[in-house]
Formats: sequence, C-alpha cells, structure tokens
Amino acid sequence: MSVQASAAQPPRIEPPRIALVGNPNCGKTALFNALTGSRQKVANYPGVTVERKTGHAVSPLGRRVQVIDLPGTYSLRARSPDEEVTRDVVLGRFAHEEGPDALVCVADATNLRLNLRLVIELKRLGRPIILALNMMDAADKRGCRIDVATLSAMLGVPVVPTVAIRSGGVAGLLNQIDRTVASAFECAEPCSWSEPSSRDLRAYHQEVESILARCVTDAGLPPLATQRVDTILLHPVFGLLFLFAVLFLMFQAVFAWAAAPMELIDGAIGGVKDWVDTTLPDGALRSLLTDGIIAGVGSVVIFLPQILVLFFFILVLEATGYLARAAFLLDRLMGGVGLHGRAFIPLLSSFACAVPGVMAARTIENRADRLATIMIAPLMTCSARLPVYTLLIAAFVPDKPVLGGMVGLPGLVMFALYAAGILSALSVAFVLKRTVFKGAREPLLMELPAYRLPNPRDIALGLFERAKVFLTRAGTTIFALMIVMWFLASFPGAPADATEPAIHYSAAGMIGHALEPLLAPIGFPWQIAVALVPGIAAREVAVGVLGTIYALSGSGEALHASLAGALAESWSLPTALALLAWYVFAPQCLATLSVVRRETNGWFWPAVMFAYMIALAYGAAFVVFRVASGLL
Ligand SMILES: Nc1nc2c(ncn2[C@@H]2O[C@H](COP(=O)(O)OP(=O)(O)OP(=O)(O)O)[C@@H](O)[C@H]2O)c(=O)[nH]1
Ligand SMILES: [Mg+2]
Repeated sequence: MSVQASAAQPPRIEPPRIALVGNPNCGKTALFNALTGSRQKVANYPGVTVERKTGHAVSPLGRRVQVIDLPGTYSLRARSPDEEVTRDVVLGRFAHEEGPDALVCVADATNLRLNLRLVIELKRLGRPIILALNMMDAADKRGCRIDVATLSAMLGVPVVPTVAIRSGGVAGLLNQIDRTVASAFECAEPCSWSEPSSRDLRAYHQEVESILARCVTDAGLPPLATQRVDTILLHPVFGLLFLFAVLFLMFQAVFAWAAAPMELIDGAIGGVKDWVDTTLPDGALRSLLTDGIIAGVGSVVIFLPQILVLFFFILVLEATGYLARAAFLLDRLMGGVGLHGRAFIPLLSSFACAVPGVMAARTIENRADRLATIMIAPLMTCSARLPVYTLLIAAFVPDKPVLGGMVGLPGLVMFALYAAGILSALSVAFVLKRTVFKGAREPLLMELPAYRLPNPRDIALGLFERAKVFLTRAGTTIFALMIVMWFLASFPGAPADATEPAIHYSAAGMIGHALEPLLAPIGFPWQIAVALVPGIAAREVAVGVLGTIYALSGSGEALHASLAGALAESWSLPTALALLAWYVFAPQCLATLSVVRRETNGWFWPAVMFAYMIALAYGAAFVVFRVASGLL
C-alpha cells in the first residue's frame, strides 16, 4: 500500500480493539474486569466464560480501548462451540465484526507449557501481540522464576507480568497496551490462518521446550498442599463421602441459616401490610396493595435469604477449585448413564438457574453429548423452585429432628427433592443416550485448577449480583404479574346471592375451574391450576399467585407463615406431595426455553423439552397422588 493511499483513508473513529485470548482458567476474565471495571463472572474452573463480552478501558495516555473477553482455548483449532467463538472473533469471522487490532495473550505463569504453545500459534497470525504473564503472585509463591526479558526476546513479543486480582496489578499491561495500539492500526488486514499440521504442532512443542529451558526455573509442579489435599478429595471412597457431606450441609444450611433473616423479612412485610391496612380505607386500592402486591410479591421476596445461602455455597465451591474435582469424582457415575464428564459443570450450574447451565454446555465438543446435557439441565433443581419447595415443606413437613438429632426433617425432605431431580436427570440421560443421542463416550480431559482461598470481595459481589437479579425480578416481572393476577382474581365481582368467596366468581376462578377437570386426576384444586399458568413465566410466580389467591379467599394474613397455614388447612397431604412431585419436573420457564432455542438454533428442541417435562410432571404427580391417597 502506498503512503499516499493510506494518507487518503479517512481516520478511524472507533477505538482500537484488543482481545484477551488464552487457555481456560488463566485469569482472562479477572484481567478483563480489572481493565474495564466490569463484573463478569470469575471462577476457579475451566469453561466459565462461554461468550464474547466487551468493555472499555482507558490507558494511562487517556486512550480509550475496547477490550474483548473470550472463552478459554488451547488452540484456534476450535472443537467446541465456546472455542469457535474465540476462533471467529480472533480471525475476524464473527458476524458484523472485524478482527481485533491487537491480541493480549494471557498465560498462567505457573503453567507456561500449554499457554506458550497457544502464543506461538497466535503469533503466526501476524497481529500485534502482548503476552500477559498472569498469576505472577502464585508463581512467586511457588518459587517459580521467569526471566521476562529473555522470554520476550525469544518470543519476539512484549511480555508483562500481571496479577489480575490485585489492585494496580494490571498497570504494566495498560502501559504496554498504549505502546502497542499506537502501531496496531497499520496491520489491520484480515488474518490468514490454516489449521496447524501435526508437523507444525511438533515444531511448536519444541520451540516451547527450548524457551522453557532458557527462561523458567521450576516449570511448576502442582504445589505440595494441593497434591496432599487431592489424595483425599479425589479418593474414590473418601472423596465421594466428602462430596455428599458438602451437598448435605448445603441443603441443611439453606434451612437453618436462612430462618432468622426470613423471619425478619416476614415481620417487615407484615408491618408494611398493617400500615397500609390502617392508613387506607377499605376498598379496591387497599386490596390491590395488600392482597395483590404485598401478599404476592412478599411471598416471593421472603425467600431471598435461602437463595443467598444456596449461592454462597455455590460461589465458595466455584472459587476454591473444588468443582472441577467433583466433576472428576462423578465422571464414572456420569459415564454410567452415557453422559460426558464435561456435563457436570453445566448441570451443577443449573442448580442456580438452568439458563447459565444450558449455556455452559457449549464447552462440550460432541453435539449429541451437548444436546443430551441441555435437555436434562432443567431437571436439576433451580433456585426458582426453592420457594415452592420451602412453602410446601413449611406447610406439611413437621420440623422435628431425625437421624439421631443430626438433621431436621425439612432439610432431609429438601435433600430428597434435590436427589429426585438429579436421579431423574440421570435416568432421562440414560434413555436419551441409548435412543436419540447414541454415540461413543469420550473421556473427560480437564486441567485441575490449583486450590485457591475464595476472595471475600468476589463472594460478596457475587451475592450482591444475585440479590439484585432476584429483587429486580420480584420488582418487575413478578410485580406486574401480581397486579394482573389481582385484577383477574377480583373481577368480575361476586353476585348478590354468592355462597363462595368472591374469587370463586372472578376471571381467575373461572380459568381455574375450567382447568380443574384436567388436573383433578393428580389432585390439584382449582387454586393450583390458576397458579401454574403464570408459573411458566417464572416458577416462583406460582408462590406469589397462591399468596394472592389465599389472601383474597380471606383465609388470614397471607404472609409466609400464614400462607403455609392456609395451604395446610385447605390441601390434603397427597395434594401437597403431588405438587412437590410436579415441581421436580415442572415445565421449565420461558427464559430456559428461549435460551435452548438460541443454543440449538430452532424451536424443535425447546418444544421436545417442554413436552417431555410436562408429561413427566403429570405422570409423577399422578403416581404420587394415587399412591399417597391409597396409603394415607
Ligand atoms: N492468585 C491469582 N489468582 C488469579 C489471578 N487472576 C485470576 N485468578 C483466579 O483464577 C481463577 C480463574 O480466573 P478467571 O478470570 O475466571 O479465568 P478465565 O481465564 O476467564 O477462565 P475461563 O473463562 O474459564 O476460560 C479465579 O479463581 C481467579 O480468582 C492472579 O493474578 N492471581
Ligand atoms: Mg473467563
């Protein structure tokens, strides 16, 4: 290109773009957050980031730079959908997007061998590269010495040590970004890339070995403490016992730790309700506020402490590095039903919510294995089912100690409900892998992360984000649905010669009565029928609707304790058990269906999912209702 031609080009307005590329779990997202002030999810296992995320950083010279965070990969020879995202962004093949102007290769300084191989592969692209040697704190602690100047000279790229999790730990990288982007625009042609041959790979390997020999003393064995802990935690017997103990403790804590704050919230909501009751005159507005909004939204908000306790456990497990080990421990079990070992993390994420769980399945290479994982992810008990479970347990399960006083009966029932979800997921996988998704099972290959102490700030931020999501949902979707439900449940009003509560004659009552024959075989009264329909939008809405319905039916205060009381009075035990069985399989929410549509590129699989889950829910509720009615 001649000098004149380039001078004639209009100056580029948009900021330079740099992409963070590196092996899984080397700290790319932690760096991204440090550079851009974002709060993307950071956790100590491979495959946390499965999408491309962007943010902006401002360099020390005041230059605005767009930063792109990417899923981890070992090579551009992408094998799984998350790796394809990285390949496409780096090569400028991502829809409507040019390739980045420069690459920041992020490498875990304690584990350079695999990381450097990717750097050498990326160098072939001809794009400006900076190598960020991240986790330098951990490398120092392990006594691993890296000669940064020689490394930079041998690779022919600038190398900067970073500690993404320490304040000021990315200052050197920002300075280098300034220097690199100043010259980066000159080579913005599309990259040419072809898959490295096995000969290329051998050459890369040799190059890495000679670099390591010259630049690194102690290429880094896993630290001794990690090895010692792993002899117990990865033990086929003790390891499994430990895993079950952790899960058991988690369910017990969801009840025990959350009890006091739940009472506080209950009291506060009751106080607001009393205030409205005494301040406003009796009438439609007061009913809308107390029976519709306060009873409806309040009966959902009260579960915030339980959700936070559950997330506390998940966040701590994710941060320590234990999750990847649990995946290894359960690999045999998962293999037994034909599931890929990599399905463990998506399934575990689904305990929080099926949406990130379904997305995490992107790390599975094989399409059949990925689809099988996606199809069973919503069977894992997501946190939106907690309110339903807890409400019914509070209403029907006495709080008495069992197993010699070690645990409470409610905690045990909760554990059993979660176990039922897991067992049904495994059974469905077993059937799917022998019918629709046949195929050989691939072995689980996953690097085990080093154990790390959870960073209290990360855990606090994670909980804060969770609380925000939960309360926003309560304040928007659930709030709006409750207003609609209140209108449906209040109008038309009761006729003059009414013998039943007014709600019986309302639109909601009519809908409920219309659906009643369909649900009578499984023991559901019309009130449940009314709650199940909006419950598809978001499962916990069903609890809110029951709150409103029973408040309008005039059976008391309708806050948590009294809603449970109202249910205990109006429903038989077989009905309650059938509803619990229904919710183990409950048709998944709209958010899950739409993410499955996106991940599978069509409506076919979400339709199959909806149909099979509703059939299972109906079947399970039917069996439970009949058996319980016969026995009790
Ligand atoms: N000690 C130490 N830990 C770090 C550093 N950077 C990141 N970590 C930790 O390393 C783990 C992985 O960090 P992430 O940022 O999620 O890694 P990632 O490369 O984005 O991982 P994927 O998205 O799974 O590819 C987390 O537990 C971080 O807290 C660092 O500089 N020092
Ligand atoms: Mg990440």
